[in-house]
Amino acid sequence: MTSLKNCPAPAKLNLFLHVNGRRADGYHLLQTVFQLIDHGDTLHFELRDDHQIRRVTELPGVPEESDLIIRAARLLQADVLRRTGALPPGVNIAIDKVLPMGGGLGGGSSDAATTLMALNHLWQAGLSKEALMALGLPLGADIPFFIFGQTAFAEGVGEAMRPVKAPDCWYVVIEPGVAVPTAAIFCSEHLTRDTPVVIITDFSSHLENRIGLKGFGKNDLQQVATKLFPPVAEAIEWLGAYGDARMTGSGACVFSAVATENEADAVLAKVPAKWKAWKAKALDRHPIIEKL
Ligand SMILES: C[C@@](CO)(OP(=O)(O)O)[C@H](O)COP(=O)(O)OP(=O)(O)OC[C@H]1O[C@@H](n2ccc(N)nc2=O)[C@H](O)[C@@H]1O
Ligand SMILES: Nc1ncnc2c1ncn2[C@@H]1O[C@H](COP(=O)(O)OP(=O)(O)O)[C@@H](O)[C@H]1O
Repeated sequence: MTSLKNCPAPAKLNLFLHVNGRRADGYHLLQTVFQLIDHGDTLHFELRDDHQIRRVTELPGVPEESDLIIRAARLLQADVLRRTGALPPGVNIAIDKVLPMGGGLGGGSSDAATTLMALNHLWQAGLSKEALMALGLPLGADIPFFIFGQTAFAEGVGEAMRPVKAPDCWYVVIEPGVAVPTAAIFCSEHLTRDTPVVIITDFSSHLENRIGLKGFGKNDLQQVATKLFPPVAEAIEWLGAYGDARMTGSGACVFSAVATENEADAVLAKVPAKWKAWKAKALDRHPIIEKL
């Protein structure tokens, strides 16, 4: 096999996100549900005759060298070299970028995770899922989740994950048109870091009954982000008229769950023209699994 086309890099929504504390190294201890949705970027991989790793699509604001896709590919290339003593073939990577940057949808992390999974396959590198997750973690806290590949409850800094069956529903997502830098939210002096840890005993049924449409928990990053970025607050207020509306991750995107696609269409029809908005279906599993 010399190419892998149309590899999905789906977005995630944080159905709730609790900040429970801070580690000595400054990283925050979280509890969250990562919900996979059927909306995202698409990547295409084509092997080269040399050993170069190249991005063949322009991504405004992200130079090739700092792109998480390229950095992920280089990490895997170095790992293969270390283990086998030989460099794998080079690769051209094209991307259809759909997800907004700094949107809290995990776009960059999902692109990197798809790159690691696709190249592990194309290069026949043989890394286990756990090894790929560990390789990706230093590049971004959300990367292990996308490689884990299932809607999941996560704890710690996001590395301890258990699959969860979230409600089979649709989401309306609004892009408020601002990019929120994750680090600025986490280092705010106004961030609360003391939400009590939720102890889950009956895992399979407990969460299914409590998250999703009923809006379990809250997003502790939302208060800080809405103060710094008023368009996020405005979008939450507008969408709040149709259900429980909240921010995903560190923002900026805002979502609300609805039971059916028709309900999603009805809300979308009313979204003010100044915002980009779309619908997405809840997914249990990463769609790349069917391709590899
Ligand atoms: C908040 C979350 C929730 O899903 O998502 P996003 O909104 O960014 O998608 C993630 O935990 C973010 O993941 P990611 O965007 O990959 O963040 P990273 O690049 O790893 O970290 C950016 C910065 O955020 C802070 N950070 C991140 C994660 C964490 N648990 N504690 C932190 O304090 C650190 O200052 C770090 O330098
Ligand atoms: N392939 C990529 N796609 C998106 N962002 C990238 C990529 N590579 C590097 N980045 C950088 O990562 C930052 C965070 O992007 P992203 O993951 O989309 O946001 P978020 O973590 O809020 O969902 C961007 O502002 C950009 O500078």
